[in-house]
Amino acid sequence: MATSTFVQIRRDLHQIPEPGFQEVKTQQYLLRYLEGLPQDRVQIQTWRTGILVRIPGTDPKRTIAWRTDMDGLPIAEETSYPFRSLHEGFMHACGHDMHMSIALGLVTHFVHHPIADNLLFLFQPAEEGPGGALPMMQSEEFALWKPDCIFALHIAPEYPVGQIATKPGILFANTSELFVDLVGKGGHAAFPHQANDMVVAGSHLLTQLQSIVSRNIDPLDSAVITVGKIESGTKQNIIAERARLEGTIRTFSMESMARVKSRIEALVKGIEAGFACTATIDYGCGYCQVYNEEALTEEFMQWVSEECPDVTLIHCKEAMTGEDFGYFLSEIPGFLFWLGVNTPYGLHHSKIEPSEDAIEVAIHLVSRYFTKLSERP
Ligand SMILES: CC(=O)N[C@@H](CCC[C@H](N)C(=O)O)C(=O)O
Repeated sequence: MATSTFVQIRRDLHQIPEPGFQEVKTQQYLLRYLEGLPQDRVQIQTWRTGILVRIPGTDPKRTIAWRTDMDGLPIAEETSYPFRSLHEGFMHACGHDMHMSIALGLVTHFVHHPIADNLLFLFQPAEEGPGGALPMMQSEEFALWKPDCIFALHIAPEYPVGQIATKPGILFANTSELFVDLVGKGGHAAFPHQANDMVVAGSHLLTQLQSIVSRNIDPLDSAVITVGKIESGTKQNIIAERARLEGTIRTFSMESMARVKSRIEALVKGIEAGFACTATIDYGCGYCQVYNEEALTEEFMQWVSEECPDVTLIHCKEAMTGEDFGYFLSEIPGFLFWLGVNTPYGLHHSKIEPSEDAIEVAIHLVSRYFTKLSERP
């Protein structure tokens, strides 16, 4: 079967994953495609490595926005694809290549099928960090075309193609990155009494961090502390002078986020005292929760159940994922939904191969939904 335009676009984008705010080739690729569309139908602004595309409506009452993220992850790809990443050590392992091709599919649809309302498409950099949504929202470019409602999707490996999932209210957690640097005294492996070993100090801290969720957080609330990376030492017979722990914190309430951070600070102080080292904590970037506006989400869910026989809707639970799309939703009504892509490997896995059939499902569903929204008085 011939590869559709948007599947081919997804494959092209898959080959050029770039980290946040360095999506230079990605931006060029997207611009090249957008410049090939009838230019009397689209208005384009760039913002850093992102793009804003406006399609003026025929009789606008509002501006409806769709947002896609753009960045890749520092993961060495292990898929079976013939179109694997050309950027060694980087991969689109969170579906942003799928998200971008769906967004271009929607732009293309509406360029050829105008609706009454204005449409705004946001190609937003740096979702994986340090976060492009908030600065994009604060930009002059965004202020010029500020939307009245905003929507997005995220691929979901666990659902089959043709299924989507969402819920009103909180969908994704509040997040904060976590970086802890410990500095002690290095030395010879045979003379530990003359050194302060940061491999041991870092290991103690890692173990102690595990007690925060189980001992300090209300069991009826939820929190996650994941340390995804530890760096320490240079050789097996050298005592390490430094250790660095890198992680992320997830909570549903801001009270729990504050509690987790204060417990981390107390434990790190204890490590400083106990291991005669100095420590610094950096919380990197943090995102606010993704909160789906209730009325719009309920109405969408009802519409999908009643009028989209080709799509199965799941009323899902909230997840500990983070998304800076939450910032848009903190000011503009809208929602995010999961799009089933049927792959045994999860998000951020080096072997994830989302089903490309989901691209067409999403374009078809969202174009119908926006057309329906636009018919509202
Ligand atoms: C959808 C998704 O996977 N998002 C990321 C967002 C990460 C934000 C930040 N770098 C952090 O780690 O806190 C996620 O990991 O949930």
